[in-house]
This record gives sequence, C-alpha cells and structure tokens, in this order.
Amino acid sequence: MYKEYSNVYVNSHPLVQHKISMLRNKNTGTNEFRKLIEEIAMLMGYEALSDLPLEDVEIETPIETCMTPMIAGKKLAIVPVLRAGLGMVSGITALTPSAKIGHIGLYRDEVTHEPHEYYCKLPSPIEQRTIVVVDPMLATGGSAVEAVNFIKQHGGKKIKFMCVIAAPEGIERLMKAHPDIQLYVGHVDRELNENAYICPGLGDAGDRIFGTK
Ligand SMILES: O=P(O)(O)OC[C@H]1O[C@H](OP(=O)(O)OP(=O)(O)O)[C@H](O)[C@@H]1O
Ligand SMILES: O=c1cc[nH]c(=O)[nH]1
Ligand SMILES: [Mg+2]
Repeated sequence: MYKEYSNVYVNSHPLVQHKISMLRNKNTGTNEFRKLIEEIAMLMGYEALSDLPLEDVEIETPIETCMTPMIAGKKLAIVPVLRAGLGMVSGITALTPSAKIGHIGLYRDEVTHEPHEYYCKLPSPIEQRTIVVVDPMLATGGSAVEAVNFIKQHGGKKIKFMCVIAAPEGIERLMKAHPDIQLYVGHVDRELNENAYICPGLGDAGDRIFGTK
C-alpha cells in the first residue's frame, strides 16, 4: 500500500533493496547492471504473480495418484516498454516460461519529456490474459500511462505494471489515469529533477542496460 492506493505495492524485501542499491552505484558496469535488473525482476515477479489462479490436476507420483494444484490456463503476457523494459523480461520468463511477450516502443522527448510511440505489438487475443507491463523507471509517468493506454485500446483488462524505481510524481500520474491497475514498485525515490530524472535514481536505465551513451 502506498498513500491512499491499496493497489500500489512497494517492495520491502532486503534482497530487492540491496540489489537496487547496487544498481544505483555509478561504478556498476553494464554486465553486472543487466544481471541485477534480471534478478530484481525475478524477485518482484514472484510477488506480483502471487495471485495467479490455480486448479487441481491429477498427477501420478511414484507412490499414488493425487490431485495437486497447478497454474490454471496459460494466460499470461509480459509486455516490456522498450528499451529498458527488455532487461526485465528474462527474470520473469524464468518463472513463467510459456508467457507470451508483447512489445511497446516509447521514448521520452528530451525537451518536453512526453513519450513518443514507435512500436506496438501485443499478443492477440489479449482480453483474457493477465498482462505484466515492465519498465525499470517510472519517472513523470507519461510513458507508463501511454503504455497502459495502448494495452487497454487492444482490449487488455487485467493489467499489472512493474517498475524498479518510481518517483512519487509518476505513481500519482499513473494511478490517477489508471486506477484499476496493480502497480509493483521496487523502491519509491525522493523526486524528479529539472530534466525529469529520478533522484537519487540510477541514471538512464536504457543506457546502463545496453551500454549506450
Ligand atoms: O515516466 P517517464 O517520464 O515517461 O520516464 C520513464 C521512461 O523513460 C525511460 O525510457 P527512455 O525514454 O529513456 O527510453 P529507453 O528505454 O529507450 O532509454 C524509462 O525506461 C521509461 O520508459
Ligand atoms: O531517471 C530516469 C528517468 C527516466 N528514465 C530513466 O532511465 N531514468
Ligand atoms: Mg533511456
């Protein structure tokens, strides 16, 4: 729970917090950064998927036949927001190998900080799926709002958004625009600076994952 939002879950697990601190360090290189993002996504995915429905199926053990729970259906979609969201995909698909994967391409205008779309391809049909949108950074919230808009336009209904670091401004904007989603946050940082970067943050997540700049 974050402020009045009962559907915002702020992580407090020591392993997640430790790994986020390692991400923040400007001396953490690309290789380690990528690995940490993947590990954090897996740890956060474990929590975010804790409400997946189960159904009892019949299994024969070496001892006897029993009814035992397994995930009901295979109706999960992971949707990274390009580019930086790509770094979180492998962590979640390690938990859910048969999930479908969509992609939404957005970049922030350097001056206005508003998002621009350049790609959108989602698994179809999407109506019945639990959709987990992943992006390490929720800054102004413009990209997240737009990503969820696209998914809803395509018929998506059960939407979870997972980010590693969020600014308070981004949480407010996303939850005001889409109060029906579930938001999973690794850590809530202090504020945005004049360039709409998260403080203290970790810099540009995309550049740090892909070694660009
Ligand atoms: O909340 P916002 O203010 O919209 O900012 C967050 C967005 O900024 C970053 O992407 P960026 O535009 O840098 O693209 P990239 O992943 O290709 O580097 C980040 O990965 C988010 O998508
Ligand atoms: O701090 C920020 C803000 C937006 N995007 C990033 O990658 N980092
Ligand atoms: Mg970037």
